[in-house]
Amino acid sequence: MTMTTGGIAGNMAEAAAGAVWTKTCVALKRELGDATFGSWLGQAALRERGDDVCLVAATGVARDWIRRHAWRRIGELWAQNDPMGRALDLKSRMEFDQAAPASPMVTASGLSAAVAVTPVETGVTGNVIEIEVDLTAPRAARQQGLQERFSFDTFVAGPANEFAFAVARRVASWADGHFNPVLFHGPYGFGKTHLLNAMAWEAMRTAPGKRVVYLTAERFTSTFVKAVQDRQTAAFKEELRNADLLLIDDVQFVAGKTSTQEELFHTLMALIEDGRRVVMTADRSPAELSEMEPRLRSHLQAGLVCGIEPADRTLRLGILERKLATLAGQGRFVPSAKAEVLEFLADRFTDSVRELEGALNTLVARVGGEVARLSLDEAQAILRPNLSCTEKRVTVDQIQKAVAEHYGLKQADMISERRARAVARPRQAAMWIAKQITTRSLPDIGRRFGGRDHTTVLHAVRRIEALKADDPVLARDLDTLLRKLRS
Ligand SMILES: Nc1ncnc2c1ncn2[C@@H]1O[C@H](COP(=O)(O)OP(=O)(O)OP(=O)(O)O)[C@@H](O)[C@H]1O
Repeated sequence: MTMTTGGIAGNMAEAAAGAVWTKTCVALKRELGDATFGSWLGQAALRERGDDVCLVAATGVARDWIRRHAWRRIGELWAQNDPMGRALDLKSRMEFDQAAPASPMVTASGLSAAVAVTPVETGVTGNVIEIEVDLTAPRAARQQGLQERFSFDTFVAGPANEFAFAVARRVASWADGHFNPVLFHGPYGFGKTHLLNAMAWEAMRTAPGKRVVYLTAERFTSTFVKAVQDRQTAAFKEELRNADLLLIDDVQFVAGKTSTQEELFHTLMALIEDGRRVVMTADRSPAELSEMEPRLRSHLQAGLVCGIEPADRTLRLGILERKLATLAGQGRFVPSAKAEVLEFLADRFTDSVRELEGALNTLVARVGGEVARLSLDEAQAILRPNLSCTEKRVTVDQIQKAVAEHYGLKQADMISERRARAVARPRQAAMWIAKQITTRSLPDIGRRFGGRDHTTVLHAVRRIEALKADDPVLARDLDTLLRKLRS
């Protein structure tokens, strides 16, 4: 939507709103300074719907900042400048768009940039002032899956992902870089989409005039197929090749799809030759993308290939704390939980951060602010349905086999009397795992480990608990084993 002031006689009301906003911006820019204004209000747009006038912030975060730091002043300036005395509302793009009728803005190929806006023009020269040129409408950002909660601020970094995090920040800041394309790869649920979304938001915030396109490989495929059917491939190519930064999520999806791979390959080549940035994610390394066309695969490898590892225990705890703070902010309660509860979540939900978050959400949904007082037993009782499906599947026998194999032992060592540490420690680890992911009681586990007493099992569980806090190798071994057994 383009809103103009002056020069368009047929749309006086719109022009007047634009003129009021322009005057308001001139004063705001002077008072806040260029940098602050540009960061928080630079992408805000004035929208009219019927008689209502709304300032639409690019994100929920920007909306909250404006509300806290500038809204009162905006209200004063607006009231001073608006002869019609209209009320001005404030919403994020997503909120505004949710209430919007279907956007008429569909581009020729049906594909559009997530958000490509020119900043608010606040100059007083020129009698036609562009408030916003939104090539896509915010609805498109949502349709393409850009999520506001996936920002750099909400991403927790640790050894498993800090290189990827640093690379993502650098690319999103439009810093000069030698690596193009960048490929992030890692197992599902460990933050690839989060990182890509955060890059899109940050890149748009730091360079509002640049064109940032985010899409999943699935959407790339379906849009390409439709463009071929509709004989619109030229428009499709044009849309993508105009991107300053192209972000493609889950690129493994195109593997095995001959013409889509071909198109993606040519898109990459065109963008890279033109000095445009390309970032992609995949669920495995290029070398493992066996169904991918070799030429495309080699181009994925040609830039920077950056692995994201499964989050380790410390990172899982960090993520839990950050999520708890966010949930507490939304529910207005104190962000705290007992360490034993957080540790239990971090140890039990290792398969992906998605499941870890899900477990915390379940607790907060059930008890709200009382989560701070929740005991381990109560938390386990609430989460029992989440755990039971995994518990039923894994047997002590499978655990013993997996642990023995991991440490290069025989299953018989798990039940033997051998006390050498090389055997005793894996045996204790196996007991600990059995306690974590089966419903067996301590005596029952003891019986399956060569008829040992339940106090031996309890000692093993406590010993492993204590050791893994200080021994990253053991913690990683346990993570790997838990994931393997549950998968
Ligand atoms: N390091 C992290 N900090 C904060 N949240 C995270 C982190 N890693 C993952 N998450 C959260 O975990 C959830 C899953 O992450 P995401 O969707 O980005 O995973 P993914 O690797 O793209 O998985 P998939 O391959 O299934 O798409 C999201 O809610 C995301 O916010």
